[in-house]
Amino acid sequence: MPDVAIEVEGLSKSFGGRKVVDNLSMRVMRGQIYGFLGPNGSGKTTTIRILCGLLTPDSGHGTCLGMDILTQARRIRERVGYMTQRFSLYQDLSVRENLEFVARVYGVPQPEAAATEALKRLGLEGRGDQLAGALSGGWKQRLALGACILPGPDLLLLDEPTAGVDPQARREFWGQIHDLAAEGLTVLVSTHYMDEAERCHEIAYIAYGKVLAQGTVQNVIAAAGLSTVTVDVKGGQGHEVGHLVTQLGRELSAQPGVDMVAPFGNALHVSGRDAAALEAALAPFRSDTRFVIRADVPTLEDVFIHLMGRSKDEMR
Ligand SMILES: Nc1ncnc2c1ncn2[C@@H]1O[C@H](COP(=O)(O)OP(=O)(O)OP(=O)(O)O)[C@@H](O)[C@H]1O
Repeated sequence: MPDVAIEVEGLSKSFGGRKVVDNLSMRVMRGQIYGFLGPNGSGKTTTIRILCGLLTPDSGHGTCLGMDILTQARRIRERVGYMTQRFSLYQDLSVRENLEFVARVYGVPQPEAAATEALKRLGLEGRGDQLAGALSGGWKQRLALGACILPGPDLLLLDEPTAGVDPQARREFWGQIHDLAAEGLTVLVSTHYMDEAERCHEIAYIAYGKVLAQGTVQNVIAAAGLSTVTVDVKGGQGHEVGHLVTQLGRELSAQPGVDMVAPFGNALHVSGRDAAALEAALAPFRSDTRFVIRADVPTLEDVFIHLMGRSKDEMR
């Protein structure tokens, strides 16, 4: 098994003359959890489908699990577990029946024993007889993951696996993903949740089909070169403070040097790429006792919103 699980270069794909994946290159090491982030419609699903040989790119080349994505698509698919955005198991079969069915379709030896093993591994033992359709969102995702890993793949492609799932179920799901990665499984996962991005070994931020940032979370934050301050708004009661927050946000947004303003309760996160220009914009407010301005570290969310704004400007 090669140490590099995915290595692709210059992938492009258009639909109806519109480029949805644009010169995309990436590399994922075996046993890594690699996160795909980016706005809706930015080409994440299309890229995932190219990687597992379900779609052919218009240009570009590369390997997945050491096999050529252009010529060995069928063999790649045999080694990949793909969890799509839609629940694709049978709602009117029980949890156990679904797992046994998947085991049979994939030719897993002793399907019944394999299903029992999967139930155990996923903490689904007590739910074997329950209809899949009656499971809550979190349990459905767990079952879908179980079905994906049952044939023993080397790579998991998870397309927004936890969308709409509550925080505790998401946390448990991520615990399982980490356990699987520790066993040597490579995981490529798309998500819109920042906390999940932070749980990946590496991430790629994709917008309009292009990779705008790639690397560890720390690298991505540092590479954005953002300066961020938090302005705590004091004084006044209830909605008065809220009004002041909104007003200050508007004034700051209009200043050169301020790229982004976001309210968090009675505070504002203010970011910009030019630290001196950002400070110049804030200077007039420093003497106002209603505002406490302190340097802060940019969050991944600050960085993503900033990248999204920039890519929108570039598209205009
Ligand atoms: N088979 C297809 N035919 C035509 N257009 C398509 C096809 N598949 C995807 N698209 C379009 O390509 C664009 C990228 O879609 P894709 O599903 O890859 O984005 P995404 O980043 O996964 O989005 P989301 O976060 O919403 O899942 C979208 O505008 C989508 O409508």
